[in-house]
Amino acid sequence: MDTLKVVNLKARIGTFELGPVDLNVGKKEIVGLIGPSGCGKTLLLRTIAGLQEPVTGQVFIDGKDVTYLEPHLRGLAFVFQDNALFPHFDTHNNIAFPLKIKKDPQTEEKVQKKAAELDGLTDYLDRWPKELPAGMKKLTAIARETVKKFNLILMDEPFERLDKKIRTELRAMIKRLLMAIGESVLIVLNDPEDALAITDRIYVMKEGVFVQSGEPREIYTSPASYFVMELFSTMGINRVGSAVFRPQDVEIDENGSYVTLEHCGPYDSKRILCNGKMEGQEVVLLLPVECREKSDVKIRIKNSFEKV
Ligand SMILES: Nc1ncnc2c1ncn2[C@@H]1O[C@H](COP(=O)(O)OP(=O)(O)OP(=O)(O)O)[C@@H](O)[C@H]1O
Repeated sequence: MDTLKVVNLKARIGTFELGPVDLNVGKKEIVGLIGPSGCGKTLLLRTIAGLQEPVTGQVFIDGKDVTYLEPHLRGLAFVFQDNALFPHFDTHNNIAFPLKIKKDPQTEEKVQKKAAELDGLTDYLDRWPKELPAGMKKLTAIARETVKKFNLILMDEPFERLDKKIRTELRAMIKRLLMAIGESVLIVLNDPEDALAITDRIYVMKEGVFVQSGEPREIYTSPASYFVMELFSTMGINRVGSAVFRPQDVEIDENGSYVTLEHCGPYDSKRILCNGKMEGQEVVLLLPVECREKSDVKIRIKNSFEKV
């Protein structure tokens, strides 16, 4: 049985309409929601959590219809984009909060155990939220939500507004953490690299509906539309004639199109990233490392879309 099942769900906020969407998260699966800013990801998460009433459709958690159940009865751990920490509580009391409400006699042990699980959080238990580095704020929010009993983690864009170095560290930390917790996760992400690093499966959203879903690697290599390709173009996009394609969408082919190479730099152990010219247009291509000494190559474009 799926941990989360969303059926034909529609919701509305202001003039924005979400859905209809269908979605599922399996047991212990990490599922990503990815799409540009304003496409409705947060609204979908809030509707699943019961913080927004749907127009139509149903939400099932562990097989139970929770569509009209109060948020705190749904068994969810919801990590908000801004963490929503209590500013007047230190880290310890933020984490302890859900246990204290329930007068849990093991509050102290559970807080200590949870902090120890989360890389280095134990050293910050007496700090106020405003004194915490960005990564520790996020870990405190995750600790507070997962210290209680829950069935599903909902996480809204954990890496937003973080600089590159903290982002990379936090990404590895959150992936380890989610795998260690071993529960089902639905996570909103804006960056395809985060989706590739963290998730088992993703849904790509555009203007309130899903336009593609599947394993992130499969979507990255075979986007179904120009929109998805652009979203997953971490190295930019080439425009030649009427074709639009990414640097990684080419392969060497003796019967292919002629490209002069101007400058190549390392990408990974097998590939190099080259600047070149094709039909008079500047292009960037990801090529096999053997092309390093060449001044020209012939290539075939594997995936391309018409210019829009
Ligand atoms: N309180 C509100 N009143 C009116 N419209 C709203 C409100 N909150 C959000 N919206 C609109 O609803 C749409 C969906 O917003 P939502 O926050 O779900 O998008 P998102 O994909 O999560 O974006 P982001 O990645 O920037 O967080 C947006 O167009 C937004 O402008």
